[in-house]
Amino acid sequence: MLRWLTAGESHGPELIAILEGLPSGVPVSLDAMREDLARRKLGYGRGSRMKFEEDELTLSGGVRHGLSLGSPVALRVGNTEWPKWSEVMSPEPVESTERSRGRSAPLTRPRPGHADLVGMQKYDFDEARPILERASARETAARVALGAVARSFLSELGIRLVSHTLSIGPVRVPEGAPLPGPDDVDRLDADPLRCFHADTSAAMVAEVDDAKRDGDTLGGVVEVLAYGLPPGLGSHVHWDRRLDGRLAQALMGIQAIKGVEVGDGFLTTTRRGSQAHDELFVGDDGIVRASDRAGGTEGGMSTGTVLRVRAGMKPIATVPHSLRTVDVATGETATAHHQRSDVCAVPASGVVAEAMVALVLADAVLEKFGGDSVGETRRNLESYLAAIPEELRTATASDARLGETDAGAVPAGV
Ligand SMILES: Cc1cc2nc3c(=O)[nH]c(=O)nc-3n(C[C@H](O)[C@H](O)[C@H](O)COP(=O)(O)O)c2cc1C
Ligand SMILES: C=C(O[C@@H]1CC(C(=O)O)=C[C@@H](OP(=O)(O)O)[C@H]1O)C(=O)O
Repeated sequence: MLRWLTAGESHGPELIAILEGLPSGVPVSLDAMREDLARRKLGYGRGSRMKFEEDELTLSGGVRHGLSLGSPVALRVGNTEWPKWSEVMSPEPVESTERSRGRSAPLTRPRPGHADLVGMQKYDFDEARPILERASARETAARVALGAVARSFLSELGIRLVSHTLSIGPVRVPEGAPLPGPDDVDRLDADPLRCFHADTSAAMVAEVDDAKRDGDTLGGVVEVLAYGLPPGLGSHVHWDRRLDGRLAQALMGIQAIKGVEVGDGFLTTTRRGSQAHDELFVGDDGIVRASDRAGGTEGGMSTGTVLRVRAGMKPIATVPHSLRTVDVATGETATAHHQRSDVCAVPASGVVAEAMVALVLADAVLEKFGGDSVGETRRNLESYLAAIPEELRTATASDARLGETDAGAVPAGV
C-alpha cells in the first residue's frame, strides 16, 4: 500500500510531503522532480506569481545515492516568497495592530466559487485568509513532486504517462485528432496550452487573451493517458477497490476539478450498446480489443490497454472583473476580493492530474504485486503475466496498437 500526505499553506515557508510504502531501488532524482515542478508552472494564462516564485525542492528522507530505501520518502518544497509573508503567516502570535495592515488586512469579502465562505463557517474564522491558504492549489506542487517519484517507480515496470489539454472554455480539440504517446511530453510542454493539436492550441491562446481582456477566467478539460499497464489492477469485488473509482476520487481531489470521465465517459451514454463497447478479436499475440472506448478499464480493473481518464476544471474563482459577494464584516453587498490570479490554469491541472494518476496506479501496482524492492515487484508482475493461460492473453498495449484501433481518435463531447 502506498500512502501520501501533504502539509503547508500557500504563503507559508514550505510545503511538506511524505510518501510511505515505496519499495527500495526506485530511482529518485531531484532533477526529475524539479522538471515536473517546472512543468506544473507552465501554461498560457497563469498569473504573475508563477514567474517570481521559485520551488526550492529538498529531499529529507527515504532516498540514498539516488535510490529509494523503502522507508518513507520525505520532501520539502520551499517558497522563495516566504520572507514577504513571514508576518502574515507567522506561526507565532502577532500584535493585533500588525494584523490589520497591508497583506495582513482581514479578507472579509469571500470569493464565490472558492473555499472562503464555507471554510469560515466550518472552521470558525471571521475572515478568509486562514481558509484560502490551504484551499489554494499551491499545495499541488507537493503532489507533483510525489507524483514524480510514483512515475519513476511505474517507469521501472514499463508504465509511462502523458497528459494533454483537450479543451479551454468552448475551444476543444477536434474529433479524430491523434492522441499523444509517452514520448510526446517535451512537445506538449513546449506548447503554450499543452495541447497536442497546433491549430486548436492557437485558438486556445486567443480564447485566453479574450478572457483576460474581459477581466474574466476560464476552465477546461485535461486528459491523462497511461501506457504499458498490465491487466488486473483494481478489482470488481468491492466498490472501494475499483480502479476507475480510485482514479475518479484522486482527480476530483484536485482543486477546481468538477468532473471526471473514464474513456469516452458521458459520450458512451449516448451510444447504443452495439457501438459502446470494445469488441474482442483474435490477434497475432493474443486477444485484441478493436477499440478503446472504455478507456482501459472494465469491471473496475485495468484491461491492459491504454488507460484514458479526463478531468474537467471549472473557471478560476478569483475573477478579475470581481463577482458580487457580501462583506461579512459589514453585512453589505460588495465585490469579492481580488489581488491577482490565474486567468486559466488548465495546462497546470494536466500536470497535477498526471501526478495523481501516477500515485493511484503505483498504489494499485503495489496492492497487486507487492514487493519491498522494485526488483521484487517486477518479478511478481512478470510471473503474474506469464501465468495467464495462453487462451486468455491479451496483446500488450503499445502506441503502435493504439494507432490501429479507433482509440486514436478523440471522441466528441466531454
Ligand atoms: C493549478 C491550479 C491553479 C489555480 N489557480 C487559481 C487562482 O489563481 N485563483 C483562484 O481563485 N483559483 C485557482 N485555482 C482553483 C482554486 O484552487 C479552486 O477554485 C478552489 O480550491 C475552489 O475549488 P473547489 O470548489 O473545487 O474546491 C487553481 C487550481 C489549480 C488546480
Ligand atoms: C501558487 C500557486 O497557485 C495559486 C493557486 C491559487 C488558488 O486559489 O488556488 C491562487 C493563486 O495564488 P495567489 O492568490 O497568491 O495569487 C495561484 O498563484 C501555484 O500553483 O504554485
